[in-house]
Amino acid sequence: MPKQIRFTKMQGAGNDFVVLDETSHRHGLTAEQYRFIADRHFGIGADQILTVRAAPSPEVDFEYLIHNADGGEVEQCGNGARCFARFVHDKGLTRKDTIRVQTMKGVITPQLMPDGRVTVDMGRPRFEPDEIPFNAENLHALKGPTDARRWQVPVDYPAGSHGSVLLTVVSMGNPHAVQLVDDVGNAPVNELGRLIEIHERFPERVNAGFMQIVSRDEIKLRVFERGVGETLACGTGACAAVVAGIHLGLLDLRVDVHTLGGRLTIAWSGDPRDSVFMTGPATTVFEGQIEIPDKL
Ligand SMILES: N[C@H](CCC[C@H](N)C(=O)O)C(=O)O
Repeated sequence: MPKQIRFTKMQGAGNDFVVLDETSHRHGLTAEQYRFIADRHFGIGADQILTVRAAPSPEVDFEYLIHNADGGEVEQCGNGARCFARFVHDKGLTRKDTIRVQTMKGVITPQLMPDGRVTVDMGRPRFEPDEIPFNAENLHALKGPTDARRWQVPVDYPAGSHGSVLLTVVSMGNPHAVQLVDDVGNAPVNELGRLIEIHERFPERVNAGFMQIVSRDEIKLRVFERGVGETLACGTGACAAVVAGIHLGLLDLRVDVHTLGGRLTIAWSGDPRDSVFMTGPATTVFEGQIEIPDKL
């Protein structure tokens, strides 16, 4: 039986989402049906689908699930967290401005700010290979000025050539591999990003970030997202890039991140025990209803 589903289309710095309200009724969607919704020709079109559910425990206000455009469920989404907060507030599902929400990999806390932007406590970053996950066996790690490590990862290019990339691997709940580039405009985001995303050293695949340092408090960033491809912005990618830059001694503790879709601001103390804070926009674009076929 096809499902008639109401949805809200949103975007945060150009990273776009379909938001589904399952606080009172669950749609029971399959990975194929999430893929259909995200499809920019046969469905609505989105980088991710965000599903809002009632709190699973008294410690939080809501739960929210994240599915990439390829239909796979993932642990974390930074731009999505801001849009989630805007959605539950504007729909009257909460009167709180600071909202605790359970995601697959922990609790995050978005806060609606008076200027219309949203600040999210994204939790602490993790660097150990098994926390990414990343198979670092027999790899050479270059030590940075702190205990920062960059890993020289061999890559085989489609044209048959071989090379290696110097990656800082960081988990924000979801996996990120960040590399420094001189000019994001010329970075091989699609060719190399695709190779890194599915690299055998990342058993859960990975988001591939390309960071250009503009100054100690400003970077440009492009991200080839796991399960999507290049997006106009990646919130957890911005967190991972700034954390990598601070960890390597290249950035100050509050950084403006210029993405293709807009500006995000990331702050971190530099202490791995401390949370990363991300601030950015969250915009509702339109509301709608769609019929989801049951056979796809
Ligand atoms: N593609 C990511 C999930 C969405 C992250 C991104 N949209 C963000 O704003 O953090 C992953 O597979 O881990």
